[in-house]
Amino acid sequence: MEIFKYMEQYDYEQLVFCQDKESGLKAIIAIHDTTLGPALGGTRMWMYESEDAAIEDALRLARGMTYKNAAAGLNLGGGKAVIIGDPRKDKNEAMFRAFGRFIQGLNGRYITAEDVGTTVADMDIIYEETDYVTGISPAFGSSGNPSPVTAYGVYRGMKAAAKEAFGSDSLEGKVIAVQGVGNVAYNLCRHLHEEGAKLIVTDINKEAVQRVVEEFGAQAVDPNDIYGVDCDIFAPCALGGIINDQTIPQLKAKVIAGAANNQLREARHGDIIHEMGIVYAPDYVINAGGVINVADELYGYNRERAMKKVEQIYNNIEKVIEIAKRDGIPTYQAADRLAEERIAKMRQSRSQFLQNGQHILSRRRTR
Ligand SMILES: NC(=O)C1=CN([C@@H]2O[C@H](COP(=O)(O)OP(=O)(O)OC[C@H]3O[C@@H](n4cnc5c(N)ncnc54)[C@H](O)[C@@H]3O)[C@@H](O)[C@H]2O)C=CC1
Ligand SMILES: CC(C)CC(=O)C(=O)O
Repeated sequence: MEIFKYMEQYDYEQLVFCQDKESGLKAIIAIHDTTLGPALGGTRMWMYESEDAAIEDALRLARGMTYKNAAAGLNLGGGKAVIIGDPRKDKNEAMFRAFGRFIQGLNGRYITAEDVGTTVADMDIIYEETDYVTGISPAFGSSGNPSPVTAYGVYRGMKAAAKEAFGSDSLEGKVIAVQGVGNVAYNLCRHLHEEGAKLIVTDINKEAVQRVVEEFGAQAVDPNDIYGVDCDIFAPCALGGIINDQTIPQLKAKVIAGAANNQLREARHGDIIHEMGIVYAPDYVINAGGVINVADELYGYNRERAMKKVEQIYNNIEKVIEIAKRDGIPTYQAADRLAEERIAKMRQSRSQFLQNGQHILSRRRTR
């Protein structure tokens, strides 16, 4: 991978490699854009097939966070970290403490939180070494696990997308295919079940599937069969890149609305589903609930205030659909336009600030 070429192409600010032999830490922190403020985004722990795959994931996810934070109206830039390893076997306290020290070394340019493979307990360890971590335990006066809040935001955004596709935002009786029923999607399934939706689910983890089958009466299918099931809404809630040349021809859904980051393998796949008449709720707009929730910690966490903002994901999806219709473009482009316009506006007035975003951090609780 030609790293500088890639960074230049998408205008990345910084890529940091962190290594600690004792604990086995191999981590990459990618900072995409800090125009709006310090870069906030979670840390993913994953067994990557290669170092290039880990770098690419960190970079793609970091850029997604720039757009997510901007579109959600947060005064935060975009960044993300990945730790290379198996979250079930390779974690240890020293690893997360070492990682925390690397984050501290960035002096607030990057603030972390949970993502796939990391937990509140991991964030609590990082907090031993740095203040630049969110999603830590409620015992510290913080917001805890962001996943249920992300799920609520996805639920709200899905309703807005359903209104566009079906003329009503009610999900009662709708058949919803959910790919991946982990932390976010388990909670999403609960909301959908409570509203009377019928669930078809899949996961490579059989226990996770069993739980939603038992608790919410979901029907289970094999992972490869989820794309082609007869359904109204497809909710990708596992990993990225699953809207692609192989899966698109199988899709029967009228709406795609799920939690996964980077759902479109390439931008052109967003054009194809648009031409097919599918209402696509752009991933980084619909799944912003978690980051909205953890970002509130920077002001002294207030759940009511955070949840009010998460509710707004419904309106944000409506706004994106409106821009798409107005400008005759697919929704993924409309979302980019919304985010880019906000960043461009702030870039113009940036000369008025001395320390980019530091004002936010100075409001943070003191230990
Ligand atoms: N946790 C959060 O607050 C947020 C999560 N996201 C994104 O949402 C997605 C899900 O996140 P979490 O629920 O936290 O992760 P998770 O790891 O708890 O759940 C993901 C689930 O997907 C399953 N899975 C993986 N590959 C699969 C495949 N090929 N087919 C079927 N199932 C598969 C896993 O076994 C797991 O149960 C990720 O893309 C994450 O980046 C986005 C915003 C916030
Ligand atoms: C999980 C969140 C707290 C932040 C994040 O990394 C995301 O939204 O993808």
